[in-house]
Formats: sequence, C-alpha cells, structure tokens
Amino acid sequence: LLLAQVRVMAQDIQVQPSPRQVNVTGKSMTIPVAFRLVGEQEANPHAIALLKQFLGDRLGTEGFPLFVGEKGDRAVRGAKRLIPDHPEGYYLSITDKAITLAGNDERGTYYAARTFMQLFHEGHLPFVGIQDYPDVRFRGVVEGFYGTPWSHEARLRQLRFYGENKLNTYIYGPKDDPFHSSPNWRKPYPAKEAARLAELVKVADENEVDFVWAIHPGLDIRWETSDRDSLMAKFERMYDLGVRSFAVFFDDISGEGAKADRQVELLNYIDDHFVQVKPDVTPLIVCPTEYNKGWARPESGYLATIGEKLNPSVEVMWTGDRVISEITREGVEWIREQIKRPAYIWWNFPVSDYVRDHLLLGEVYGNGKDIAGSISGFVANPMEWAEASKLAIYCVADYTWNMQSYDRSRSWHRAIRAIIPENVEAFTVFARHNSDLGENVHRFRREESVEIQPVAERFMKRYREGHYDERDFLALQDEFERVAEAADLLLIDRENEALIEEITPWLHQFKILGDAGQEALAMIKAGERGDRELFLRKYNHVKALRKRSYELERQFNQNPYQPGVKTGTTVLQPLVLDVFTEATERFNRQNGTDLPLLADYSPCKLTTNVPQLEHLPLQVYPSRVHLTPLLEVVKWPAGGYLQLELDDAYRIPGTRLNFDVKGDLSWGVMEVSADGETWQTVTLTRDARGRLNGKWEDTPVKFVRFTNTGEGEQQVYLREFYVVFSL
Ligand SMILES: CCCCCN1[C@H](CO)[C@@H](O)[C@@H](O)[C@@H]1CC(=O)NC
Repeated sequence: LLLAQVRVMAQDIQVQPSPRQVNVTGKSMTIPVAFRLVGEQEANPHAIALLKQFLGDRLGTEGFPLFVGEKGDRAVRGAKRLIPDHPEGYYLSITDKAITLAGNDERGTYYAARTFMQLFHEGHLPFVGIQDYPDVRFRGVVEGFYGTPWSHEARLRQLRFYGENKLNTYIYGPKDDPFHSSPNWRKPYPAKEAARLAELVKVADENEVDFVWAIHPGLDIRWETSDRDSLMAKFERMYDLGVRSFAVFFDDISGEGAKADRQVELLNYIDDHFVQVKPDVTPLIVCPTEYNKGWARPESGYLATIGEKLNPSVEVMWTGDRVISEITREGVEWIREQIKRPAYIWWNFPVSDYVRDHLLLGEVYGNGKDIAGSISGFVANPMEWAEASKLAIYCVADYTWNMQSYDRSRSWHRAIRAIIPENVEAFTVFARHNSDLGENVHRFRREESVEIQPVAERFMKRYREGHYDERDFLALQDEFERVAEAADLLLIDRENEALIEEITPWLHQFKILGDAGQEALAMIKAGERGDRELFLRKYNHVKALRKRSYELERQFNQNPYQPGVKTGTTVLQPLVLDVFTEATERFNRQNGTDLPLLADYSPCKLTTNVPQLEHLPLQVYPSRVHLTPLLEVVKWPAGGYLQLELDDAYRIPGTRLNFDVKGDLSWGVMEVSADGETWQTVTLTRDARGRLNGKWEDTPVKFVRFTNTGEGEQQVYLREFYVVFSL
C-alpha cells in the first residue's frame, strides 16, 4: 500500500453537492489495485450495483476492504455512532486500513457510494471522514411545462443525472401529455407509452430517484364517484407499472375543478384509500389551484380549507410570491401558516414556456439560504430543452443539498464542467449571454452578460460624446470574437450531441451576433479613417447579418407563443444596434448620405387595463401582429379592454380571437378606429373550431380593440389574438 505523496486538504475534496462535514488528515493513498466488498448481502442493492459497475475488475475476493451497509448492518457496525441521524445521511471514511460507506438508510448508502466515486479523481484517495446529509427532504425536478414533453431518451438521461447529483425526485407532469391531463387522464396509457413509463420507473429506482406520476384532472373533472373511481383506477394502473409516488395537480384551471372543498374531499379519499393502504407509497403531493401568493384570495378561503381539512400527510406545492418568483424565508413562512405544513416548492425556473425564444442558462440565485427548515421539498420546473436545463438542475441539486455552502458562481461553473467538460470555455461564453428572459408577462428577469455590461455602457456613452477609451473598444471586440469562436466550437462539439442538437438554432444566432458585433465595431474605425469604401462594406455586411438573423428567427423554434431564436438580448444585441446606428448616422452627416438604419421598430403598441395583459409581448411580422397567448386563466373585468395601435392606417383583411371560454362571447365587442375617437364595430363570426374571425375592408384604420362590455368579470384563456393588416 503506497502512501501517496500529495497532500489533500478539505478544499481539494471535489464532491458534488458539497458535503456538510469533511475531516481530512492531509494524507492520501494511491488507489488500491483491488478491493473486496464487505456487506453485499445486506446493503442497498442499488449501491452495490453502482460500486460493482464502477470498480469493475478491481473488485475481487482479495484486496482492500470496502465496508458497505446501512445503520445496523453488520458490515458497518463500527461506524454506527458516526452516521448522521438524518434521512439519506451517510458516513464515509477512508483510512490506510479500510473504506467505510455507511448510510443512515438505503439512500444514504447510495449517496455514500456516489461520494466515494467522486473521490477517485486524480488517481489517489484522500484519508477522509465525511458526515453528510441533505437540507431538503424532496429534491429534484417537476417536468411540468407547456410545450413538447421531453423524449423518453431525454428522461432516461435526466434520471441518471439526478442519481449522480443526489436528486431524489422526478415528477412526471407534462401539461401537454393528454394522458396526464385532459382529455385522457381517465384512460390507461397505450401499451407503448406504458412500457416506457415502466422503464423510467426502473431506471429511477436504480438511481435512487422517486418517480412521481402526476395527474391533472381539473379541466374537466366532475365531482362524482365515477370520476373519483376513474382517478383511483388510473393510479392503480400506474402502481402496476411500478409507480410508488403520486401527485394530483389542480393548477391552471378554473370553474368546477377549482373548488377547494371538492379537491380536499377527493385528495383525502385518495390518501385514505390508496396511499395509506399501500405498503410502499410515498406521501401524496398536490399542486393547489391557488399556488402562489399573487393568486391567493383570502376571501375565497381556498388555502384555509387546504390548511384545515387536507390530511396532514399530503404535501402541498407552492411557487412562491408569484407564479415565477424567488423563494424567500418570509414567503415560505407565510404559506406555511396558511396550509399548516411546510410547503413543497415548485420553482418555476428554468422553465421558459412563456419566453420560448430564449434559453435560460444563467446562474441559480435569489432563493433564500435560510428556508430549509420551512419547506419539505424543492423541485425545479425546467425548459423543454432537457439537456440545456441540466445547468440549472445541477445548481438546484447543490443548493437543496447544502444551502449554507451554496455558492451560485462556483456551482454554475461546476455545472458547465459536468455537462460539457471538453468545451467549458466556449459554453461559458455562450451561457453568460443566454440567461435573461427579455420582457415577459411575468416580469421575471435574470442577469445577463454581467462582466461586459459595464464596458458596453461606458463605451457607448463615451462614443456618443466623441471620446471612447480604446481599451473598452478592444475589450468589446475581444468579447464579440469569443462569441463567434464559441459558436463554432460548440457547433462541432460531438461530446454532448443531445445538448448541441437542442441549442443549435441559438448557436447559429450566436455566431451571427459575434460577427455582427465585430463588423459594427469595424464601421467605427472605417468611419474615423474616412474610408468610405470600407465603411460601406462593413455597413452592408452588418445589414446582411441582420437579415440572416431575422430569417433564422422565422425558420427555427416555431411555436404559437414566442416563435424564433433570441440570444444576447439584454446587452450584446442592443450594443450592436447602438453602434451600427451611431456609426451610420455619423457617416450620413459627414458624407451627406442617407443610409437607412436597421428596421428594429415595432409597428404596433398595445394598451390595456386588464392587469394580466399589461406586459404582454407582441409577435410582430411584416403584416401581422400576434399577441403572445397566455397559459393561465385571464380575469377580464367588466369594461376591460385590449387595444392595438398600428403605426399607420391599414385595412384589416383578417383578425382572429380565440378565447377558450365556457359559454359564448356576447359580453365582448371588437371595434376599429382611424383616430381613436370614433369606433366602428367589427362583426365576428365563429368558425368550426370556435374561434372568432373578423375583418375590416372599409376605410383604413389605426386602432383595433376588444372590450368586455358585459356586466361582470369574465375568465378566459387567451389562446390566440392576431390582426393581419395590409396597406
Ligand atoms: C402563469 C400560469 C401558467 C403556467 C405557470 N407555470 C409554468 C410557467 O409558465 C408552466 O410551466 C406551468 O406548468 C406552470 C403552472 C404552475 O406553475 N403550477 C404550479
């Protein structure tokens, strides 16, 4: 046995998530050529399987002793006192005599094995004593977004990723799976999907992940025993597929399904007659209809009913003070009072189904580090891009395991190394400029391009004043070069093909951004040197790049909500536009020319007095304006209006309203106006799919508005609202 000559200090211990207590002697040993497992019969079989697969042919009947087991098992009898008395806790020790992996429970042993595997790096084993356990009981991901559900392969990769990062929960709840939600929640999965779900459950088990199957019945549930029995039967079928963890989602619904006492009656029934009678089913989870403070209405008594009448063993989910929000101590203490139990956090990040043209690759920050004692779970709702979501998921794993030691920047950098170790630098450049959401209906924003932002701001200010600092110019040029380089390096990356496939449209957009940035800066230099020919070359190149960018937007990631491919929208894109505009305006003044600037205006302005519509982004095309549809129920007060003001007077060959609403739309009227004063009503006709169509072929108009002229508030789903206009 050779004592390795390297000293290993606590900070050299690269274990993810960060362990709670690490004691080192500073010494280490070379890795034994052979190990013998002690305790195989009693220890968690998944931990044993993992170790066997990892150690491979180093494993034999002779060799360095590796004791594995749970508290009480013979193999780890000596370590009993050292095992933390917490769910999923473990004690790990490496000495020159033996290695011990001792779990407080089966999952703890599995985590000890995972930590042991991480200590193998760099070819030696540090002499160490680790006592570790997670802050948050249930940690993981809720696949709960609108949009294309993750593929089967993506889900398998996710489950293995959770095993590696000590996440123990995956909640299956894709809004657009018809067997999870309406219309087929009552029906069993077809054979093929059922087999896939069974495989997911198996792989989840192997990775010590609870596979939670969620049902979303609220859109059309009837409060009768027939639907209750349908739901129970569906849970039984999922149980037969191997599912041992269940959830009921009542989010994003209105009407009958939203009634608290009915929901509670059903949930208690499920708890009493299914969860509590099965020997091996984990606590039932519910997502309430009032799932954030912004939507909680004390007068409705909804949360009070949940708090007082729902069985205490049922977990209640919560997204925070708003639908998309940072989770604070104050916020979780508030909800705990209402529901009379710690909340099970459903964190709506990095979900991007309301900003589908953006990738959210930034750091995970803003959540309190002092909330562990007040919550029972914390699951992240991800993007439809499974691999790209791993960046945030990795950080959530770090944060929920050991909050106090969580470091947002260290975690983010480690996440990138874990996901794409061969192209860390390139992906870091890409991710730091693809993290903000842009203007959105939830007004949730994230930092972006943090390092270069002050340089860009200072440069533009001084450039406009006529004396920029050359060092700032060079720093910006360098960043745009890195952008272009990163895009090309990542486009040919073959190490994580699934990731590259997801982000390829954004990589092409990123390359264009890098080139456009460099060329816009070159316009400045050409202008200063009075080199008209060079200036015009660069000017035309930037315009061509802009056009390519626009065409890319039309070609990729088409969806009815936020189609297109946005990148660097908070700092770099505006900078390119500002530099181009300023340089061109100077050139025009110096040369008496009238080179057009880039068309980046929006020919349409939205005004409304309906709160949920106030910040609705518009999708503007050459002759059409789309409102971004909303996923949630819109409360449209009497007198509430939505108005579009066009940039000129147009005829309207077609306009379409698609409000998914119970009953007719007699309470609303669509009108047009040329001056915003006198209005004419547009006749709307309902088509086969219930959508309302209208048009205005008379005198051209500038304004289109829709008003609730009825008596009371209406609740609608704003599925589609667009106006086609033509000169
Ligand atoms: C604003 C209500 C629409 C949906 C809100 N969030 C997410 C963000 O868009 C979306 O993925 C949807 O599943 C989810 C619903 C939700 O937050 N439930 C607790």
